[in-house]
Amino acid sequence: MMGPSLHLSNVGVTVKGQVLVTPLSLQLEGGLWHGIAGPNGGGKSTLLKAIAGLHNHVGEIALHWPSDRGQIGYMPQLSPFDASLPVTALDFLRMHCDKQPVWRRYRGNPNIEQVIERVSIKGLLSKRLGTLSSGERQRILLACALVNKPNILLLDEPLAGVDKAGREQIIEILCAFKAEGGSLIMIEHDWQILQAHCDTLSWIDGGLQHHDAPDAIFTKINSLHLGLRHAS
Ligand SMILES: Nc1ncnc2c1ncn2[C@@H]1O[C@H](COP(=O)(O)OP(=O)(O)OP(=O)(O)O)[C@@H](O)[C@H]1O
Repeated sequence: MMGPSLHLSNVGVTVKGQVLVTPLSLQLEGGLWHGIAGPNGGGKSTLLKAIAGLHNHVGEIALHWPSDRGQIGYMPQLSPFDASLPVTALDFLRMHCDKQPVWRRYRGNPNIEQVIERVSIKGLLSKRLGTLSSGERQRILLACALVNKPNILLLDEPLAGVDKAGREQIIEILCAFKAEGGSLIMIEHDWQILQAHCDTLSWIDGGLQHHDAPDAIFTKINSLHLGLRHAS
């Protein structure tokens, strides 16, 4: 499995006349772990959704696959599920594999068994989605992103709401995904995680402000903040 590279040219998002992401161009190499960071409301999730094909955009988004076209795994930002929804974690996972409604016709899928093992979610499968804790929800969302054996993962704050042990487990899974050749694009706020694991970092604030190694951007942002503090 080799992950694709991603080329964005003049990609921007405008909703009802409001510019959420000003057009930006970016080349992200395959098989690497690319971080996206920036202030709240800066347009990171909007950009990731555009890359995932879930948001209208201008410009061109191109995935260059090393061989045959592979799969894309998308993990959305953590949000609550309706507790009254009669859907278990297992139903939800199955929905990601089967185009048919799961209650009409479910064909066994060996990928499901593998991902349940990989993300350690066996004990959660019969629980209703709305009753899961935030850390448990994240593991189900990660399982859904992984279940179709993607070559590229698009992750919107995969560690949000997860405790220390859970974070370590998720990071381990993502490291293994990269070691197998997969490409990762991950929104994350934690500098320690970005600096320890990401090969590149894109700083998004209404558009692309910086793109470099995480350490270089950390230094730039810090000196900018110190400069602002001295100036005030
Ligand atoms: N569909 C939409 N229609 C109108 N405005 C939107 C829409 N989606 C997002 N926005 C607005 O666009 C801005 C960017 O939102 P986005 O969620 O992309 O930011 P973000 O950088 O991911 O923020 P955070 O770090 O808080 O998750 C916000 O001001 C948000 O309210």
